[in-house]
Amino acid sequence: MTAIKVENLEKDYGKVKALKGISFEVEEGEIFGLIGPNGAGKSTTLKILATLLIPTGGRAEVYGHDVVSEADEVRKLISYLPEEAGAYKNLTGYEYLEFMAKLYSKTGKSVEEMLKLGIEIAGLGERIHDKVATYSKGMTRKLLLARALMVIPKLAILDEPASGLDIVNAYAIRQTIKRFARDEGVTFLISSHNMLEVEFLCDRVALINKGIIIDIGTPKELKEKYNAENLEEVFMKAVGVKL
Ligand SMILES: Nc1ncnc2c1ncn2[C@@H]1O[C@H](COP(=O)(O)OP(=O)(O)OP(=O)(O)O)[C@@H](O)[C@H]1O
Repeated sequence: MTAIKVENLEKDYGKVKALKGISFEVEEGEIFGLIGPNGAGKSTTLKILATLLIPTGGRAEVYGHDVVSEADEVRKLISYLPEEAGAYKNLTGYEYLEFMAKLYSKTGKSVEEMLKLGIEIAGLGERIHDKVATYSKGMTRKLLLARALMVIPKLAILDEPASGLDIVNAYAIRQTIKRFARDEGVTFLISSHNMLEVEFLCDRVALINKGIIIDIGTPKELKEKYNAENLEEVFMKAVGVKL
C-alpha cells in the first residue's frame, strides 16, 4: 500500500520558492529519507505532510487522505517530530510520556502499554523521573522520539531525528527506527543533511536541492548510478560539484 503520495508539490514563502514542484511516493513499511543541504526544502515538505503548512500548489496524500482537505484523518495516522522541539519543562520525562499517552490512548493501546513502551524507547533510566528542564538536548530528543513512536503511528515523520546526538545515542535512535519499521510496520519519512547516516538507515532516499528533487533510489542504486563511494559523493556529483 502507498503510505505517501506527493505530486508536484509547491510552496512559496512570499518570494521564496521553497518547493518547486516535487513528486515522490513512499510504500508502507519503508524508511524513506529526504536528504539535502540547509534550505533545500526538507522541513517544508515534512510540515506539509504533517498538516501544519498548506502547499501553494500540487497535492499530497497520506494513506490515501489528502493532507489539506482530510487533515483530521491524516493526523490520526501520523506522529511528527519537529526539528526544534521542546517538551513541557516542568514535567518529569515520565509525567510527560504519561500525559501524552492519556491524550492518545483513545486510539487503541492502553495508557500503561504506551507508557511502558515510551519509557523503554527513551532509554533514560532513572533520569526519566527528573524534570525535562534538567535534560540535555540529546535526552530531550530521545524523550520526544519516544513520544512519537509509543503510539505506534502508521507514519512517523521525523525531522532530523538524530540532530545534536552523540554517536552512541544516534546509533540507538537508528536502531529504534529500524526496529519499529521491521516489527511494527511503521512507515518512516526522515529528513537529514547527514548523508552518511541516512545511508545506513534508509531503504530509499530522495536527494533534494533548492526545492527540486534531483534523484530517488536505494542508496545502492544511487551509488552505482553516480559511480560514488557514498551518498555524500552521490549528492556532490548529482548537483555538479567538482570533486
Ligand atoms: N517561515 C518561513 N518564511 C520564509 N521563508 C522560509 C520559511 N521557512 C522556510 N523558509 C525558506 O524556505 C527554504 C526551505 O526551507 P526549509 O526549512 O524547508 O529547508 P530545510 O531543507 O529543512 O533546511 P535545514 O536543513 O536548514 O533545516 C529556505 O530558503 C528557507 O529560508
